[in-house]
Amino acid sequence: MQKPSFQPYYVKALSSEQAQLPTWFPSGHSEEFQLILRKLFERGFRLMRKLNIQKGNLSNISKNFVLSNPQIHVVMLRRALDGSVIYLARVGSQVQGPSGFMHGGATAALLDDCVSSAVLLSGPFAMTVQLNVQYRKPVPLNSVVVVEGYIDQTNGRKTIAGGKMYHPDGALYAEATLLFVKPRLVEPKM
Ligand SMILES: CCCCCCCC/C=C\CCCCCCCC(=O)SCCNC(=O)CCNC(=O)[C@H](O)C(C)(C)COP(=O)(O)OP(=O)(O)OC[C@H]1O[C@@H](n2cnc3c(N)ncnc32)[C@H](O)[C@@H]1OP(=O)(O)O
Repeated sequence: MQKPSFQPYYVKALSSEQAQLPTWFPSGHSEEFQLILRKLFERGFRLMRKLNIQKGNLSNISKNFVLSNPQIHVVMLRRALDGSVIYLARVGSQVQGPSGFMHGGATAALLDDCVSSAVLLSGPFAMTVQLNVQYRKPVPLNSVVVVEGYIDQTNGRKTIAGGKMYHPDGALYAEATLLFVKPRLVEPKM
């Protein structure tokens, strides 16, 4: 069997330590892949403990509704290769929409957040003005999801970006296209 090649990612929100993920991430694979994800999660939580970051006080880093949410544990990674951002997230039992499944608004928020991180980390401040989510499969509560956010193109103040949410085995839960706009500079009144 051919071994996958590896590319460094960075655990951005938590530390500048490097983590390892395959370059073909996250493309529907194998026990080996799931093992990597599990190790990565353990590492993320170890780091959080080491830095004394519990979900309750993650707001010290960011008051962001997704990243500080006690029901959504996020390990955030940024791919060195192209600046795309990966969130490894565990969704708790109280993010319920349909019985047993994640609320679609929470799915949208998680996608928006991950893609926004990719946009914010790659350039000037911009805000989401459009978010279009295609829901492909219901996301079970108490499960782990992999979210990927990437930039498609930037044209002046506008950036078109995309996001995908996967089961760790690669099955697609949801995908989104987003438009970001860099706010016009408001001149102070004299
Ligand atoms: C910096 C450091 C970062 C560090 C990062 C650390 C790691 C990351 C950590 C944590 C990540 C957290 C990430 C969370 C973030 C989540 C994202 C959100 O939830 S954002 C909240 C929801 N969005 C809003 O509230 C926007 C509301 N809208 C506005 O305020 C305005 O629309 C604004 C300021 C964005 C633009 O207004 P104007 O007045 O500056 O610009 P105008 O002239 O109206 O539009 C410019 C161009 O854009 C088009 N445009 C505007 N809105 C559009 C729309 N909805 N659809 C299509 N086109 C639109 C217009 O047609 C125009 O295009 P033409 O230049 O004429 O070609």
